[in-house]
Amino acid sequence: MRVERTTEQTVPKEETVYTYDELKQCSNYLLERTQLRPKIGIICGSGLGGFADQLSDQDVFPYTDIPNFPTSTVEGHAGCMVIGKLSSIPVVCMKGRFHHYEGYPLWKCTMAVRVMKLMGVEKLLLTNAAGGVNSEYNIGDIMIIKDHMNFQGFGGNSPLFGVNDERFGPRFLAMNNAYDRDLRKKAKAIATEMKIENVIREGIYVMLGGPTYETVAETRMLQMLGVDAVGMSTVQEVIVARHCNMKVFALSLITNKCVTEYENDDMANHAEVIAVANNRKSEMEELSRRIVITMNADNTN
Ligand SMILES: O=P(O)(O)O[C@@H]1C[C@H](O)[C@@H](CO)O1
Ligand code: HPA
Repeated sequence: MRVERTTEQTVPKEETVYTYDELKQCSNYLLERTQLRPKIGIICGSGLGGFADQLSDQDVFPYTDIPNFPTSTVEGHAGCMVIGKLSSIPVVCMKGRFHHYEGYPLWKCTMAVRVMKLMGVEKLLLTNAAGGVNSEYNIGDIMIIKDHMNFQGFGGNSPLFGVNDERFGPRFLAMNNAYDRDLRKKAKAIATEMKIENVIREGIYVMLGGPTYETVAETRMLQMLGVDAVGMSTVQEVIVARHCNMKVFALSLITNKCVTEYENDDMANHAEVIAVANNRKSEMEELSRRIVITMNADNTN
């Protein structure tokens, strides 16, 4: 039996990674309750879940109803799986993701990626809210993620820890071209068509554990390392998606500029993150919609 962490309750010591059969139970639950067979999955970042509301012919599944599912506890992450059509294309959309800082181990944060794979998903679009580390970035910029730095991995933590199940993917995994080169190129062309190229960036994302935002010293270190944006998600989901051979594309919305001066009293806060996400909603949603159409037209794997 799986028990979620609450303030009164701790995760039992014997808790182990999900088995193939447990994840299959989740995918069967969803497939038995929808007529749609999505090949594209979407994970929405903080305040960006409104994208799911654009889907037609929706079947909505609260995480609390799906067997073995964790729950979303963060504001701006509604906590349901929405299966529907986006411009006639069947998609499955996580309206709310799981973060490590909520108390979930990385393998648990990423379980829905494997559930999507078992449903037949081949391509994954992810969005997140992130802080701008690159001093040239502005609030409201949209960064196409070119690559990431896996700080959890450096620290000896990975969603792929434990016995490897070859039905999902290989024990050892190459991570170059994790963020598909061709999709990134096409996304830039789409942004130009949309006339939003002035807010489009392409850069390096790093996920820190959170829930604290960065200190001045940490931001300066990230700048020295060549990081462009910092957040608290996405990297582990991308690792699991690549492990099961999904094609990946990801966008960071820059919701705040990370502070690099000790005299600067600007305080990062989640209300601002959600507000900026709300202001950039229409550009993020339209760009994402067009990328889904491009993903759908692409038959290579
Ligand atoms: O789920 P994402 O990565 O979009 O959420 C970011 C990181 C934290 O969860 C939160 C901080 O404001 O927003
Ligand atoms: N740091 C980490 N995560 C974030 C930030 C940030 O500045 N903004 C939104 N998510």
